[in-house]
Amino acid sequence: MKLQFTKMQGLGNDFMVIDGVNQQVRLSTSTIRQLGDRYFGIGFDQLLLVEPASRADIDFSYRIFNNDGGEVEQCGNGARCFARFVHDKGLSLKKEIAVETARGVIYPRLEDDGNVSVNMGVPQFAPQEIPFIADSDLIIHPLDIDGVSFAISVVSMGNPHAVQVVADVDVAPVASIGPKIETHPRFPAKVNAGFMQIISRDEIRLRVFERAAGETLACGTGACAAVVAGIRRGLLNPRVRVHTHGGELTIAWAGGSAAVWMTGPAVSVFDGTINLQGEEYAA
Ligand SMILES: N[C@@H](CCC[C@H](N)C(=O)O)C(=O)O
Repeated sequence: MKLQFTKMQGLGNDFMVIDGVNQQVRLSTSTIRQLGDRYFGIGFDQLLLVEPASRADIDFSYRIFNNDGGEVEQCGNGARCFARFVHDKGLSLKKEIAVETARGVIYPRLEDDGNVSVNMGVPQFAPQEIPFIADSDLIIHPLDIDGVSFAISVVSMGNPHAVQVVADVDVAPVASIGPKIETHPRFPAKVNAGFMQIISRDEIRLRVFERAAGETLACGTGACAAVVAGIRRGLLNPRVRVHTHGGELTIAWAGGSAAVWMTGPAVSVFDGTINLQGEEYAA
């Protein structure tokens, strides 16, 4: 059976996007892992599956898989690519759509300048929402790694994030400490580890060691989580430019129960077709 897909990227965070509205798609964990392999497959950080919504007031359902085959709750750069995909492929003529994810509804909007803005929902901080093992709901938690205490803020943007402030992201221990935070026993579902350098109250630099995917060129939910953490710590203004290795995002949050807004690019790279065998199919 043949499966059509589009390769997309948002700030270099790259995706295999599949239309599951017009194709019947069933992919096993091991097939997703194989497709995600940059040498033996197509190569991507996440696979995004567009499916019909389960309710009349929602336009689509959005499923996200890391390149290890595991399904996750949310993906910010993917949300912008999702909106660009459904529009460019004629699945929706709307400029603003409602999309259900594993953890709530998000609202992407195509802007006239080509960017996509997304209402990413309200951030959560309670330890059980992350999930994070802690006695109390603090803005900064000490996290012990090999006898060294790291000051982290925990944020759920649907998916879990641990954010720390560093002096210089270029020399931050992303590769060595990132995996230790990701798999720390106080994060039962693992976590995305963000390293944020504050440039000014309106501008940060950010690197994220993503859960399962490793360090990516950018992480949209990581950018939302970092800005929210910085605002809660009193370090940032409500609207912040986030510089990543893959480019720039704007994140806005008014605090409290306000939703986080993310604005940035979403780009199609190429369309392709693959053959699937056995139990996997697209029809
Ligand atoms: N790249 C994404 C986040 C993808 C999921 C993440 N690795 C997780 O496991 O939660 C983004 O742009 O937000």
